[in-house]
Amino acid sequence: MHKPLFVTGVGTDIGKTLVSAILVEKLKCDYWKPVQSGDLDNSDTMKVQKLVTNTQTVFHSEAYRLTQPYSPHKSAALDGIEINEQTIIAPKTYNQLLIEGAGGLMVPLNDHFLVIDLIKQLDAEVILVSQNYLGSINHTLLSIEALKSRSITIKGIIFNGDENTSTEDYIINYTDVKHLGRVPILPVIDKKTITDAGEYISL
Ligand SMILES: Nc1ncnc2c1ncn2[C@@H]1O[C@H](COP(=O)(O)OP(=O)(O)OP(=O)(O)O)[C@@H](O)[C@H]1O
Ligand SMILES: C[C@H](N)[C@H](N)CCCCCC(=O)O
Ligand SMILES: [Mg+2]
Repeated sequence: MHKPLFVTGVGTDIGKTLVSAILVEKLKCDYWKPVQSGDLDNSDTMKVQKLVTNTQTVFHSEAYRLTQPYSPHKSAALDGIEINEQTIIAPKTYNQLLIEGAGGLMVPLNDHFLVIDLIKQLDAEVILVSQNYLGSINHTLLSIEALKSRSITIKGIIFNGDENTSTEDYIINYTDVKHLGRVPILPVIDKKTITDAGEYISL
C-alpha cells in the first residue's frame, strides 16, 4: 500500500490546491484537507471537487473546519477550540491518499504542533510546491532543510507559475530533490485545463 502523499508549499497561496487538483485527477487518488481555516463556503475540498472528473476519487471530510482565515492555531482559538493532533487520523481508504496541508510547513496547529509534525505523524511522503519569485530560493531551501532534518521523505518538488530555470536548477542541484515538473500560469482553471495540466507533472 502506498504511503500518503502530502502536498505542502513554501508558503500559503502558493498553489497547493491547484496542484492537488491536477495530481488528484492524474493519479485518481483520494483527497483530504485535514485542517481548513476560513473559506468554509468555498473550501479547498470544494475547489478540488469542482475541478476533478474521475469517479474514483473520494473526498474525505476535514478533521477541523475553522471559520476564520488565519493560522489554524489562531482560527481555532477564535472558534473557541484547540486543535488536538491526536484526533487528526488519516481516513481509511484502499486508494492512494493525497493530503493538502494548511499554508507552509511551519504553520502552527496548536501551541506545540506544526504542519510539519502532522506530516511525520501521518508517515506521508512530501510533494513540495514552490513558485519562482524573488525570495523563493530561500523559502524553498528552508522548507527542504526542515523536511530533511526530520527525515521526512521528499518525493519531489513542483514549481508553480512562471519558469525560472536558474532558480530551479540551483534548488535541484543544491538539494538533490527530484524535479517533478512545472505548472504554468493557467489562464482558465476548469475540469479540462486541470486534466490537461497532468502532462506537466511526471511522477
Ligand atoms: N498555475 C496557476 N495558474 C493560475 N492560477 C493559479 C495557479 N496557481 C495558483 N493559482 C491561483 O492562485 C490562488 C492561490 O492558489 P491555491 O489556492 O492553490 O493556493 P494554496 O497554496 O492552496 O493556498 P492555501 O494555503 O490557502 O491552501 C488561487 O486563486 C489559484 O487559483
Ligand atoms: C488561511 C489560509 N488560506 C491558509 N489556509 C492558512 C495560512 C496560515 C499561514 C500562517 C503563517 O505562516 O503565518
Ligand atoms: Mg489550498
